[in-house]
Amino acid sequence: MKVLIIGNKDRYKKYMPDLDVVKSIEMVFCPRGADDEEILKAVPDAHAILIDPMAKLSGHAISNMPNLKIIQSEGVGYNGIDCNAAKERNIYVCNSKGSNAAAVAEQTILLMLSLLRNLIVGDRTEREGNQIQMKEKMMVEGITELGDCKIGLIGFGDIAMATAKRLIPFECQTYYYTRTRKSAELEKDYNVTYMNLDEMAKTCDIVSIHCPVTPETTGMINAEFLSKMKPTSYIINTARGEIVDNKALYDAIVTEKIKGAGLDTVYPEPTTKDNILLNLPREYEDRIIFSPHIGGITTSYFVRAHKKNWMNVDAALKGKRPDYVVNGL
Ligand SMILES: NC(=O)C1=CN([C@@H]2O[C@H](COP(=O)(O)OP(=O)(O)OC[C@H]3O[C@@H](n4cnc5c(N)ncnc54)[C@H](OP(=O)(O)O)[C@@H]3O)[C@@H](O)[C@H]2O)C=CC1
Ligand SMILES: O=C(O)C(=O)CO
Repeated sequence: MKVLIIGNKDRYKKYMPDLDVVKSIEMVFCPRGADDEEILKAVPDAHAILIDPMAKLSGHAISNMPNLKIIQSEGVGYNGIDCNAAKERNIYVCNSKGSNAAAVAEQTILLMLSLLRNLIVGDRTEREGNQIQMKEKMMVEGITELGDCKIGLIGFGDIAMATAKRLIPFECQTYYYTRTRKSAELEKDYNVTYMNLDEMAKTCDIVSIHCPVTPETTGMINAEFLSKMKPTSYIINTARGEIVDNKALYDAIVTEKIKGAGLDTVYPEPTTKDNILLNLPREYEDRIIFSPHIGGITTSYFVRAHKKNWMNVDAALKGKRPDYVVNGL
């Protein structure tokens, strides 16, 4: 049996679980940016694929791998995989549901606090010896505690739930929006209130995105949404860059319709220097805090996810149904 791994070889080697399946199969590695030709040349007879959540796998590649049984995303996202092509050929596409929820929730709260406390600018001005000027400026402008904020979560799956749970001790008012409302009991447990998107834009101090990128959510945070937000408010995106319209966010910041943003994910990825969001005018550039899509990638996540993912591959190779099938099979 052969497994194609589209992702970083060192990482896979480092987090290889102690399971029989990894000792009994042949592994072939391709980098995350590999195209169809490279993939098909490397291992056309692969029985399983383990794939970085940001990597692409086309219908053409899938259709030309006759032995394929399972495509396992290393993480939660699977938007680069042609799920329909896999479904047509009865190939499972699975994700690693929940594996990085705690990690992304921590990153989300880190971005919230960093924006509210102007963390990056504070560090810089301290190093420059300008403490008093910075402190006076911040005191005049006002510093908001997280506990005084209304937080709006778009999506309420594993990551948003982990975030809501961690927000409880901060004593914020937390709201959520999904297409399907949760039960009253669950809302009580997570201390959240259901709110539609329009109300969320108008009333929340921080709107944090936790839904997948789909045709419906692409560009969901657009000029219309941002125009309803308060001038003191922030957007956090740890989901996928495509959900936010870059130009609309740029405009909203420079026209002071919103205060700023915390972005772990930016479209296109990897970010390049010419991205409009990296080119705000000097006086606005500190309004965005970036992190390099590291929200989900803690050591605990890798240990947890790789074990789960290899067990899934093992199940599919043995003809059993794997967990967390996402392509409707
Ligand atoms: N930064 C990082 O490192 C990471 C980023 N991610 C990203 O975060 C996303 C969320 O992850 P996770 O919480 O684990 O996923 P889940 O599948 O657990 O939750 C997704 C949530 O999004 C909601 N949703 C789907 N479509 C819409 C819509 N059109 N409008 C509003 N809500 C919607 C779903 O509810 P309903 O269907 O009822 O609407 C559900 O509550 C992933 O898809 C991935 O892109 C994930 C892991 C790491
Ligand atoms: O799990 C995911 O979808 C990620 O983006 C991890 O980086």
